[in-house]
Amino acid sequence: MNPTSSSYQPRQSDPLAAAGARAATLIEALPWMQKFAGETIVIKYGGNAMVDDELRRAFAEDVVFLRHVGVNPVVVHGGGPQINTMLEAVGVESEFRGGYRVTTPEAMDVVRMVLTGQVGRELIGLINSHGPYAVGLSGEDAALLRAVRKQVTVDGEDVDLGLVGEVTGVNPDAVQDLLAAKRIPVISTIAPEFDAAGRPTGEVLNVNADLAAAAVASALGAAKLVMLTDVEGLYADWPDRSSLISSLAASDLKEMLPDLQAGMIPKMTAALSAVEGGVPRAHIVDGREPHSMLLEVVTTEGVGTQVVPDAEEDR
Ligand SMILES: Nc1ncnc2c1ncn2[C@@H]1O[C@H](COP(=O)(O)OP(=O)(O)O)[C@@H](O)[C@H]1O
Ligand SMILES: CC(=O)N[C@@H](CCC(=O)OP(=O)(O)O)C(=O)O
Repeated sequence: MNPTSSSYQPRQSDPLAAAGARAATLIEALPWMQKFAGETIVIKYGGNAMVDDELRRAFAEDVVFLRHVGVNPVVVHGGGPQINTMLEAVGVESEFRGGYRVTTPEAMDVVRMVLTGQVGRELIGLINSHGPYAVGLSGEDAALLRAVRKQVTVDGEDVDLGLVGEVTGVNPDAVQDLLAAKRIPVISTIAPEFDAAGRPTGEVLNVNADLAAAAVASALGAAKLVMLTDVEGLYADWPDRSSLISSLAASDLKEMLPDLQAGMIPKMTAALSAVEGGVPRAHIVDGREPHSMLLEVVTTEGVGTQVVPDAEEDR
């Protein structure tokens, strides 16, 4: 199926034109609702896109809307700025290298507490103000995530990130159980560590939420990964605002990756790995715009930047 925009055009002279235009907005969504009914969509909600109450409420409405039109939304959330605030409050220093937080054992305690105990709980509360939908999961629950220590090289130098993980496995059983029960899983990205022999070490690791969302989306066979952030999408020539990319193929993104900076490194690596992992579309959308996520899923034009498999650059 290839949904196109609705052919319904209200006559402007008609006294009912205004009502017709409103109906056209709804009807535009119809083919997209049909396309995604019964499909899983993984939504990565970044900490920078949670900055005010109105945005958080709009996000919760969008997620519940999708659930009510038959989509299976799965929320994977970050919380970088919220972790920063708590680290400052308790006087623990942390820095980012190559887009990842260098995570000491003290910082790890804060990361786990803030993501699972604070940010996740707030999102669950907002979603559940509409009904009994959201259930929180950490990557630790039901062995959802497995990780090994992440290795990174920044400017040619190996950097020790401490307790930072790279997801090596996803057991989506618990998520699927929740989806079968029509619940909305809300996942925080803490992952148990496994050693080279595949045994749990007993430690938990801090995993970048974009990369965790991509791994979850691939494991679930999601139809889309949508990542909400604090920028309109990917800029070819950051920060030149005229260089926003609306669509790019996986191989073009691969070429761009070495030149990306800071938070865009894990985000675009995640988009690429989702598409390479079988997810047909990965999107970066501006979470500062209320309802940007819903507009991306149920309108024809879409918003932000999409990454598609090679030789498939039309939506
Ligand atoms: N090429 C680029 N295009 C868009 N944003 C970029 C680019 N390079 C760096 N950035 C920065 O990356 C930020 C998004 O990453 P990050 O702050 O980690 O997001 P989040 O917290 O939502 O995961 C943007 O706010 C922008 O400052
Ligand atoms: C290893 C690493 O950097 N982990 C991230 C996890 C949270 C996250 O990814 O949050 P955003 O999506 O809001 O950026 C961190 O500690 O900030």
